[in-house]
Amino acid sequence: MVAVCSSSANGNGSASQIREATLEDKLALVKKVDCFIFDCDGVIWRGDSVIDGVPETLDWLRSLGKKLVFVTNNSTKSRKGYLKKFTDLGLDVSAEEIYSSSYAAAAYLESIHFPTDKKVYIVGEVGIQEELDLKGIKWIGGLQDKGKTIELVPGFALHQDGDVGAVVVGFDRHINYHKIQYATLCIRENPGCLFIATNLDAVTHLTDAQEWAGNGSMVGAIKGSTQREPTVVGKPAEFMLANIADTFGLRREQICMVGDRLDTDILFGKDGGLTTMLVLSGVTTKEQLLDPANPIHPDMYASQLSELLVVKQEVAA
Ligand SMILES: O=C(CO)[C@H](O)[C@H](O)COP(=O)(O)O
Repeated sequence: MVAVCSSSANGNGSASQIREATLEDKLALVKKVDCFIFDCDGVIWRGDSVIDGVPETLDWLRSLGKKLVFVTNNSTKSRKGYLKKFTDLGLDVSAEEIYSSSYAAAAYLESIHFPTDKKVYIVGEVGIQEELDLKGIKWIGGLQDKGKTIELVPGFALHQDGDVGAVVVGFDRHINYHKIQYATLCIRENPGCLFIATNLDAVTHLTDAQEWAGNGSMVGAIKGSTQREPTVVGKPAEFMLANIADTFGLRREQICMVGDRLDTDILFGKDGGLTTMLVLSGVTTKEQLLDPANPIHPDMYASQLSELLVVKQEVAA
C-alpha cells in the first residue's frame, strides 16, 4: 500500500489528510521525478541485509533513466567504505552516487576554506578520518584516542592542541571521557574553534533487538559541556542537498526524497522543496506517522521501496 498526504508543501497538514494513493498517484510520481535520493539504513538495507525488492527497484528506476543518489547520516564510513558495503551487498552503485555525513563534514570545511594551518579534532570513526584525508585537512583524535582513560589525580590537567580550529562530532562507538574533555577544551579555549555535528539522530538500529543511542548522544555531551550549538552538516541540514542539486544540475521539483525517518529524511526533503516518500521498513511505524502529534508529513508513504514496482507491472500489462 502506498498513501498520499494532501497536506501543504511544508508538511503541516493534519494526520487525517494522509490517504492511500491511487495507481495514478504512483504513476505520476515516477513520471514527474528525475532523481530519487534514497536514505540508506531502513530504505536500502537494515544492518547488513538488503531490504526485499530493493535491487529490482533500483535496476528498474535506472532503466527509466532516473538519477539515483544514496544519502546516509551514518558517519562511521567514508564514501569509499560505503561503496564497499554496496558492492558486498551485491548492489551496483558508483562512488559519485554516495553522500555520507562524513563526506558532508569534509565538504563543509572545504566550502568555508578551513585554514590549512589549522587541524580538526575528531570525535568519531574512520569515515570522517578518510574524508578529511581526501580533502587534505589535518586531523587528530578519532580512532587515535580510542581506549584513552583519564586519571583524575591531584594537579592533573589535559592540554589541547592550540591549532585545533574545528571539532567534528560523528557517531563514535569508542567515545570516552578523554575525547569529551579534549573536544570541550578545544571549543571553549581555542579562539574561533568551530563545533560541527555530522547529524543529531536520537537513536539508530545497531542490532535488530532494540534502538541504540545515536549521534545525538555524542553531540549532546559536547553541547552540554560547552553550552554551544553545533553546525549540523547531515540531514536535515540544507548543506548536502545544495551540494547534490549543484553536482547533478537538478532542480528541486525534479527530486524525490525516500526515507524512513521523519525528523531527518522527510524534514530534509520538505525543507528543501522536494517530493517526499516515507517507507515503513525502518525506524518509523505507521502509528507514529499517523499520530496527530506528528507535525512532519511526507507527501506519501509505502511499506517499502519495492512498492513502486507496481508501476512497472502496470505499464507492462
Ligand atoms: O549515524 C547514526 C547514528 O547516529 C544514524 O542514526 C544512522 O546510522 C542513520 O543512518 P541513515 O541516514 O542511513 O538512516
